[in-house]
Amino acid sequence: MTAVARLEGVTMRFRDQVALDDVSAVLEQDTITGLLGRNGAGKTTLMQLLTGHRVPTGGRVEVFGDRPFENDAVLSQLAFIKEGQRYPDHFRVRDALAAAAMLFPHWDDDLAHSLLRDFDLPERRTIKKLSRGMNSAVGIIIGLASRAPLTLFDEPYLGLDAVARQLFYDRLLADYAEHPRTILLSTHLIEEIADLLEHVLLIDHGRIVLDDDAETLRASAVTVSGARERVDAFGARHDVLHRESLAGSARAVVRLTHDDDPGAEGLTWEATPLQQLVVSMSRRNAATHADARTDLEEIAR
Ligand SMILES: Nc1ncnc2c1ncn2[C@@H]1O[C@H](COP(=O)(O)OP(=O)(O)OP(=O)(O)O)[C@@H](O)[C@H]1O
Repeated sequence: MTAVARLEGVTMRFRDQVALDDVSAVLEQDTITGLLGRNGAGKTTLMQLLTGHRVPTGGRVEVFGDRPFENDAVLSQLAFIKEGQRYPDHFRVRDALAAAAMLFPHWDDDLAHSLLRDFDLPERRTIKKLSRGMNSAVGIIIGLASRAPLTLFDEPYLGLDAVARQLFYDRLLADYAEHPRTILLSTHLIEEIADLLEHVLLIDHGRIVLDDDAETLRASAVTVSGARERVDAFGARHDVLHRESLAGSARAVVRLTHDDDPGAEGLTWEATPLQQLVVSMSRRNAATHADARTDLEEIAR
C-alpha cells in the first residue's frame, strides 16, 4: 500500500490547549477512512494540518510526499469540504461550481450536474438564500465532483435530511468504485457510514486510540454475555472495553486478540457495532484521562 498522507509525532497546541498530542497515522492510497471521535477530540485540527490550513507545533505532516503548508503542488490535489463554507454574497450555486471547476484539476462537470439534479438544487439561487441542508449539499457536490486524489469531508452534512444523506453515501460509493481515491470522512453519524469505511481512526483527547482496518474491527470487536464468572474469566484474558452486570449475568465488549471462540466457553456473543465500539473506547479513554488528571492534581498539591 502507498501512503498518501503521513503524520509523524504531530502535536498541535493552541496556547495551553493541546488539540493533538504526539499523533502518528497514515492515510493509504485509495481508501475510505473514517475519522471518528467525540466533540473537541481533534478531528478538525487534524484535517486542518493535512490541508495546510495550519502548521503543527511539533512533528511532521506529509501529503503526497511533501509538506502541505503553502505548497501549491500538494494543495491542488486536495479538496477539503467542511460545514459552514463561506462564499461571496452574490455567489449563486452555479458560480460556486464554476469556481470549483477552475480550482480542481480533476473536476468532472457532468458529475456535478447530475448531482445537482439528484440533490434538487436550484443552480441560479444565491447561496446565502439556500437552506442549511441545501448549503451542505453544495459542499458535497463540490467534494465529489472535484475527484481530488485526497478528499476530506469534515462533518459535511449539517442540516441534510436522511434521504439526502443516503444519496451522498450512495453517490460517494458509486463514484469511488469507478474513480478510486483517498477519502477521509469525519462524522458523528457512525452507524450510517459504518459500511462505507475501509479504515477507522478514532481520536480521543488529541490522541489516536484506534487505527485499524474496518474488516479487522468487525471481526475482533465482540460483545460477550453469559454467567458473570464466565464473562469475567473470559474478560481476564482479553482487552475489555466495557462491562456491565445484572444479578448473576454480565456483558462485556472485548477485543479478541487471537482465534478464540467465546461460544466454546459457554458464552453467547455477537459482533459489536462500530458505534458501540467507539462509545466503549471513548468512555474507557475518558476514565483513564480523568485518572491521569487526578494524579497530576495530586502531584501539584
Ligand atoms: N483556534 C483554536 N484556538 C484554541 N483552541 C482550539 C482552536 N481550534 C481548536 N481548538 C481546541 O482544540 C481541541 C480540538 O478541536 P477540534 O475542532 O479539532 O475538535 P473536533 O474533534 O473537530 O470537534 P467537533 O466534533 O466538535 O467538531 C478542542 O479542545 C478545541 O477547543
